[in-house]
Amino acid sequence: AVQHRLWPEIDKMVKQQVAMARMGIGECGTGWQLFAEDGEMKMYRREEEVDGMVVDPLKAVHVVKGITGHEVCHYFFSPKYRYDWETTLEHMTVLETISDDTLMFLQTHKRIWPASQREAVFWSHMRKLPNDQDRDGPDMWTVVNNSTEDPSHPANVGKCVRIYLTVCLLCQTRVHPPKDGTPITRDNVSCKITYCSVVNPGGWAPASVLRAVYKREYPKFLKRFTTYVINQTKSKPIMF
Ligand SMILES: CCCc1ccc(-c2ccc(S(=O)(=O)CCO)cc2)cc1[C@H]1C[C@H]1c1ccccn1
Repeated sequence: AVQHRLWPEIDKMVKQQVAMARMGIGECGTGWQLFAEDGEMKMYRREEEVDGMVVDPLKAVHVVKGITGHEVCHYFFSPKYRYDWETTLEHMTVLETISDDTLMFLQTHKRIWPASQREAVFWSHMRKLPNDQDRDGPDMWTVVNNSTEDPSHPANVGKCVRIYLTVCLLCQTRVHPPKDGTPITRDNVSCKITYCSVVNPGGWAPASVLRAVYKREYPKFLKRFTTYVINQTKSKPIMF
């Protein structure tokens, strides 16, 4: 099949983002602050500014029982579920179906007073990764979202300020087979989730407002999303 024009960028970005997501917080360089904790979920951020704008990188690690990495990535990637769990979303359009595991999105997010409303244009790619550490261990799954230009949707033409985001959701399934050799149930699976994101707000917004919004929104977002996946999958066969 003919390669899509974005494929080289997507492949490079996915490999780069997964390598970074797999590094522990300690290896990721200094300056990570733990700013939210809720049970197994730990959320870290680094305070960084570009041209006076807050672009604080975020890294969250979470372990969720009863779901697999494939299921987490499936519900994160598929547009048909997004309005169910993404509370800050105002509108979402699939601009292009690049392949069955790669889409291009236009999203507008609810306005955060006093900043102006934001929108994002990004490609989203879902991929199963070989578990190169433990060959017979379960595979890893990832979704990477990365802002891109779309000639038919130029930035900052309408009322929305265009943000620039790079997001990596990396999931590692863990299976604890029952001792008595009975079939594996959801009680025997869990998923280690690493969520990394860098959002450049695109236009000026007060640092104090942005940091307060990130502090409030990211823990809520990850908690709500993982709870959504648990509820969507509990009565369905396990998707490995
Ligand atoms: C000024 C920037 C406002 C703002 C715009 C957008 C986003 C955002 C976009 C995409 C994704 S995602 O993980 O790719 C899931 C698909 O939607 C997460 C977050 C975050 C913020 C900031 C407000 C923060 C926030 C954090 C988490 C969830 C929602 N909002």
